[in-house]
Formats: sequence, structure tokens, C-alpha cells
Amino acid sequence: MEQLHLKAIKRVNGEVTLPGSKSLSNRILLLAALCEGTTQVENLLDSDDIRHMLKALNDMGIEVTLNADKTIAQVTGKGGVFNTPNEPLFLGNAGTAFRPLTAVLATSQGEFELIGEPRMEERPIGHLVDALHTLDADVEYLKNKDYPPLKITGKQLSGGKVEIDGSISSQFLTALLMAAPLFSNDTEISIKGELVSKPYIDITLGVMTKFGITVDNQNYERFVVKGNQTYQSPGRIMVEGDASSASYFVAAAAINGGTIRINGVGAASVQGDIGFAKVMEQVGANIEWHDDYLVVSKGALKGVDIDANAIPDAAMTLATVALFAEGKTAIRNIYNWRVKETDRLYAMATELRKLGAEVVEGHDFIEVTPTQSIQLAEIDTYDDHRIAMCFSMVAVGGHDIIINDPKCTYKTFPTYFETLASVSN
Ligand SMILES: O=C(O)C1=C[C@@H](OP(=O)(O)O)[C@@H](O)[C@H](O)C1
Ligand SMILES: C=C(OP(=O)(O)O)C(=O)O
Repeated sequence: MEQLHLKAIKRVNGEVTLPGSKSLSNRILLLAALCEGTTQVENLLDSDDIRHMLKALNDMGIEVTLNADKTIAQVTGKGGVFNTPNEPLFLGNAGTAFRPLTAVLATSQGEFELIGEPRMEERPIGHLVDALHTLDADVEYLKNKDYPPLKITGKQLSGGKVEIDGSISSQFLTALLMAAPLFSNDTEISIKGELVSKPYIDITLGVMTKFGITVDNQNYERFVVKGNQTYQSPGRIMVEGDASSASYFVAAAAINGGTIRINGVGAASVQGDIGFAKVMEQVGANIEWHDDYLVVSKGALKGVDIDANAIPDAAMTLATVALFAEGKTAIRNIYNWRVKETDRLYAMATELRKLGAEVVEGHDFIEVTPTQSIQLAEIDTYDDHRIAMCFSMVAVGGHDIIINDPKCTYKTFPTYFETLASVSN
């Protein structure tokens, strides 16, 4: 197994430009494929999750051309037509590919098998499939009920009233919302349970608007979508920088003491994870806000107690920031950390303890109390990009650390360690 020995970083300073947002990239690619005509997508993320979406679209007859560094794509959509692929569509561990494609293909003519990495087979999809079954979709489980892989025999769905459980993942609602304009009649979606990760629904609705579709959002409890619509290409569309990826540089500047300018997200961001920078202000970071960039420097950091349901991905970064804040940090209402790339509550607790921190792992929360003497440790990353990136904060905080399997960052940020090195000295 590859290991990366990160040496203690004396000072971070400089400027980073974020790669494109994963959430925006995969939504935009799919909606571009559903349009008639060509869309130019700029600042596309080049990472595993996007590669899986691109390959799936290509396997279903959607023409996509990429520039040399794969950050500009020309997608020629076919107005909702997808060819039956010759082989199962392999979607890795990309939730933003697997869930939306499930709903969209259920209402497209053709036969599709959706498969993924072993971990994808442990990530639930039953709430989405239940809703699709209510709408008379033909979606079958190929192995275990409620989990991938799936076999979809697509057919025109007619919409109507449908309930969807929102308590485990917002991606199920995102998927249904993106498919609903393609149904022949209007659709009224009611949310069962408490909807988690709400800001991701704003991302979905915002991208749909850019492609000409408006949704009536009744307080995140009911959504009404007109049927028999076609997505309209915006011609060109720019992907904002990834706000979850920004969290590591916001944290690095706050912990270490230099100043980092982070280009690509700011006060005008459409991504909920920009909220992490607000949390870091509460922790004590100094942040200068601009529309599309942030300038972050150190303050006196103290532990906070927050409900992180709206920012599940960026909140992981707070768990390692906690090592350098005074007092206890509590991150609450994050049960669904357990059903992401790995069981993130267990993984973060286990790895933080290796450093000597005192950790309480609850059913849906984690509490971290820092130690005065951080120990050198080998950090297991559980094939989870965010664990690798989060634990690099230990080096930022002035301690050597060994990260196992550092290439797991390829899921969303293949150049992460080079980018961190570019602001380290
Ligand atoms: O819709 C999206 O782009 C995402 C939604 C979130 O998932 P959940 O809704 O499952 O929390 C987030 O964790 C994931 O990385 C991306
Ligand atoms: C949870 C994540 O990914 P996915 O889109 O696969 O759910 C993530 O990127 O942290």
C-alpha cells in the first residue's frame, strides 16, 4: 500500500484555485445530456466521480469531447434518449452519478445495469427505488434489497403524487427532481421524515433553473414539477469551485498562521458547504469575504458545538481542526456520515484516537477533545478521500503524519497534496 509521510508544515501562505465542484459537475453533465444540442461546460472537475459519469454517458451514446486537461467539456445531448449500453454502467462510489442516473434512466427507453465498487453495494438506495416503484418504474435489485447494483428497464413514467424519505440522503430527492420534468404529467413530491443535507437541494434546483426548468419548492416539504418538459441548454455554463474542497484550505490557514487566498468560492457561492467558512469564523478564523474568493488567516481557535446536518462533507474537516482548538468540539446531527464512502463516524473517531485525542463517537455525533501531545500515527483512510484530506491538517498543525493510500483523494480532488504543498513552506 502506498503511504505518504507528510512532514510538519512550518507555515502555509499563498493562493490556491479550487477545482470545479463535484456536485455541480455531475448535475450539469447529466442535464446537458438531457438537452437537445451542445452545452459547453467550463471548469469541470477532473476526478474519479466525474469520470464515471462521463463514461456512463458515453456508453449510452452521448457525445462528449474534452479539452486536454479535461476541464472543458462539449456535451451533445439527445433530448432524453439514451442507448442501451453493451455493458453494465460502472459508477464507482459516486453517489452523484448513481442516484440521479437511477431516476433518469427509469424514465428513458432501454435496459440499464448500474453497478459500483463494493462500498457502493453497502450504500442504501431503497428510499429512491421505493419512490420510483410508486411511480410504476421497473427497477430491480440485482443483489440485496435496498442496495445497488440495480437493473432498470426504462419506460415513460407518468408522474403523479409520490412520497420520498429524505432522512438518509438528499441525493434521492435530487434524483427524483431531476427526472420529474421528463415524466408525462405533473409530479408532486412530498418529503417523508426530516430532509437531510438541504443545501444540496438548492444546488439541484439552481442547476435545473439554468437548464430552463423551475420547480415549486413548498418549504422543502413538497415540490411540484410540471411534466412533459425538455431541458434547455444554456449554451455555456461554468462550474463554481468546490466548496467542500475549500474547507481544507480554510482550515489550514486558520490553524497554521499564514494567509491563504482561496479562489473559486466566496460569499456568492451556491454551495451549502461555504457554510463551513462561517463555522470557522465561530471557531476563531479571520476571513475576508469576496463574491468568489476568500482570504483566510489565523485567529485564536476554540472548540464549538454545532449542528452540521447542512454541511456533512465539510464538517469532517472540523473534526481535525478540533485538534488545534481550545476545549471540546462537538459535531452533531450527522448520522448519515455512516452511509457515505465509509462509516465516517467510526473512521474519524478511530483515527483521531490514534493521535491521542479524546473522542466520543455517538450514534449521530462526534466530540473531540484535543491532546497536548499529538502522537505520530499511520492514518487509515478507508478509501475515503475526505479522511486523507482531513488528516493532512495534522501536518499543517506542525506534526508529522503518515497517510495510508493517499490516492483515495482522486474521488474528488486528485491534485490535493500538490495543491497543499504549493502553499506550504
Ligand atoms: O447532492 C450532492 O451533490 C451531495 C449530497 C450530499 O449527500 P447526502 O445528501 O447523501 O448527505 C453530500 O454528502 C455528497 O457529497 C454530495
Ligand atoms: C459523500 C460524498 O460523496 P457521494 O457523492 O458519493 O455521496 C463525498 O464526496 O463526501
